[in-house]
Amino acid sequence: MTDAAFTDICADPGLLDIESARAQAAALVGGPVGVEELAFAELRGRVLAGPVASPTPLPPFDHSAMDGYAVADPARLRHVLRGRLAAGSEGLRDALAPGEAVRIFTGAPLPPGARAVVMQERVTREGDDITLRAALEEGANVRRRGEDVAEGDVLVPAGAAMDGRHLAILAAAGVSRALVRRRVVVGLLSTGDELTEAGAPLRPGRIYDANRPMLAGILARPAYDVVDLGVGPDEPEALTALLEQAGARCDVIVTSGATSVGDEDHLAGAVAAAGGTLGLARVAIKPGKPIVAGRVGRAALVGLPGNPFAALVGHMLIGRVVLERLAGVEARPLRPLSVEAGFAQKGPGGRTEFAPAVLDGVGPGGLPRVRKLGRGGSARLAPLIAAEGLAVIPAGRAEVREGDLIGFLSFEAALEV
Ligand SMILES: Nc1nc2c(c(=O)[nH]1)N[C@H]1C(S)=C(S)[C@@H](COP(=O)(O)OP(=O)(O)OC[C@H]3O[C@@H](n4cnc5c(N)ncnc54)[C@H](O)[C@@H]3O)O[C@H]1N2
Ligand code: MOO
Repeated sequence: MTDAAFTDICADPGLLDIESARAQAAALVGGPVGVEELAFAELRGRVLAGPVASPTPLPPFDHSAMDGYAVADPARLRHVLRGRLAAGSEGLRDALAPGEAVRIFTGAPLPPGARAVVMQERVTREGDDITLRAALEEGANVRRRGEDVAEGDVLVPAGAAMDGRHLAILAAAGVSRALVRRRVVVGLLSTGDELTEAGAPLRPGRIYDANRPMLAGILARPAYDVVDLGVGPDEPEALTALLEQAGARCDVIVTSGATSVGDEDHLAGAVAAAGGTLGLARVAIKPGKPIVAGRVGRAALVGLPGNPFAALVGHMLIGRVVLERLAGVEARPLRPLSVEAGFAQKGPGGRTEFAPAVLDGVGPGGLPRVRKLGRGGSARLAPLIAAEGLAVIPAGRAEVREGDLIGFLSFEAALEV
């Protein structure tokens, strides 16, 4: 699926298309949070504030890529053994002469004068006499100093959230400290008089809060410092006071509920009363349409819809842009995988539809096939449990037939950092 699929002009002129909403959400954030220097052991999951250049070439010295024999003359078949080098040894001081070989193991430094290594399976050895079955190419089975990374090369660029790959290259180059973005302080607030904390008894008409635990789980990452702001009531003054306090201590406040048009949906009014503004409201996505975003105090604000699946979709598509920009993460376009629909349905109208789904083999067109789970609905959580991601049905389609090209956003790709 191309990016163009996301910029479809939606039928409802009051709804923003997804790419415009993402751009507006990013624009609400002035820039990333400040920086701090951390020791290597603390870098996992943190976001680099600047590029890290290599203090050393990698590999740091020429060495053998195989267990075998290093030889001075690759064109020659017969050699006489002159020593032994294992990984970790300091190497030989005197250069090999033509006709000489050294027993060598993978990772051991190449002796001076050696021009190739032969694998031990390819030689016949009798005492100290080595005979190759065939001549070697110059440089065979030798890893050269700096062939992976030259001294001064950028090992990891700014904006990378460090996973095992980044830690491996930094460790290999002996980098012991790095400048990273400080943790983004994320305040999580649920709104609604019906909400009850997990563990407390449930009174009639009440439900347990699912959104705060969901978002806290998604944001339990080293780049974020999640602050639990609890449940805000459906009461304008109290909500205003909560937002004012949170706006002074958080980098971003993520709320859920109270975004829609009902008499009890007080978020927009409370944001205004707290001196804040909303710069984005109502996006052409299904579910998640009533999402809003803006600023309160020094914090950015993302107001997700109350229905849990709508809140999840709103976070994946829009909220995440705000959080990642604050975290200093390299901006990534939303790029669903191109897949074939393993189902048929009527089109989603003016809103791009997102539905819990799994990848299910390969379709007749040769692309992965996607199967929707459950019967949909923005309040349903059960289909998410078996889902691997979201089927993406672009706005404007009249219908979806089996085999049609649609999109798939994996949870793995859409929820990281
Ligand atoms: N007349 C209209 N009504 C609604 C519209 C509309 O356009 N016109 N939009 C609907 C859509 S779409 C959605 S989505 C919801 C969003 O509403 P709110 O963001 O105002 O959310 P609430 O009304 O507070 O709650 C909706 C629903 O979700 C439950 N909820 C809320 N928070 C939580 C939570 N933390 N954990 C679990 N469940 C939660 C809440 O009890 C409600 O059932 O509005 C539609 N209405
Ligand atoms: O946007 Mo609502 O999320 O359709 O249920």
